[in-house]
Amino acid sequence: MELQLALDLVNIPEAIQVVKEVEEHIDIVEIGTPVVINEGLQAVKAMKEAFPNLKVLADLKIMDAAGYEVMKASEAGADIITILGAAEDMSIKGAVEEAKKQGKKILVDMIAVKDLAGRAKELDAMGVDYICVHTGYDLQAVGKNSFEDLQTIKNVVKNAKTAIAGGIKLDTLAEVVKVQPDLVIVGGGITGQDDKKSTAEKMKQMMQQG
Ligand SMILES: O=C(CO)[C@H](O)[C@H](O)COP(=O)(O)O
Repeated sequence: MELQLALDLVNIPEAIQVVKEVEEHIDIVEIGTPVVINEGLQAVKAMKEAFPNLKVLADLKIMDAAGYEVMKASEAGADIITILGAAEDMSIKGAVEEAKKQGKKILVDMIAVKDLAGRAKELDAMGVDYICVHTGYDLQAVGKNSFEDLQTIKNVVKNAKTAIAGGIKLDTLAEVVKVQPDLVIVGGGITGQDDKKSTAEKMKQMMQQG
């Protein structure tokens, strides 16, 4: 089980500083959508240059022009690129094809997908690398999470890795680990803590014991 640190509300120097603190306890560092909007793919490039041994995920949440956007993120150094599960099949297939060409991976974000099981099955058949249930900030604000959704996709996904994101904290991690996703994505649960290093360390330990 891998741990991904999501960085959403920082600039490039702040992002690099946070990763320096937790580097040894995480597997993947995510350049979040707001960071890409503010700083562009330069943020991906800077992170990969600063931490060549970490996998870098570019959270582009692609909806169209998928092959082109995967190519640009790959050129910037991203190892994993996100596309939305709600995108057209043509876009998903374009993303997978380009990622394969570039030696990169595609993570599908299932945010706002209503028929989770049905769409996860289709995406799995299209050869995506990860399928991720996700409760975004706007639904977290009204008390929602994706813990049950994780089991829903685990029941149908046969080839892709499964992932979960959205408001996961140290005190809710056990519930997530029980369902055995391949990847756990944590943003505020680490970046919002005074001691980020020890929080990441404890999370990684729980996942290893899981
Ligand atoms: O993609 C995102 C928001 O759209 C976040 O990166 C993801 O939700 C993880 O962050 P947090 O743990 O703070 O919810």
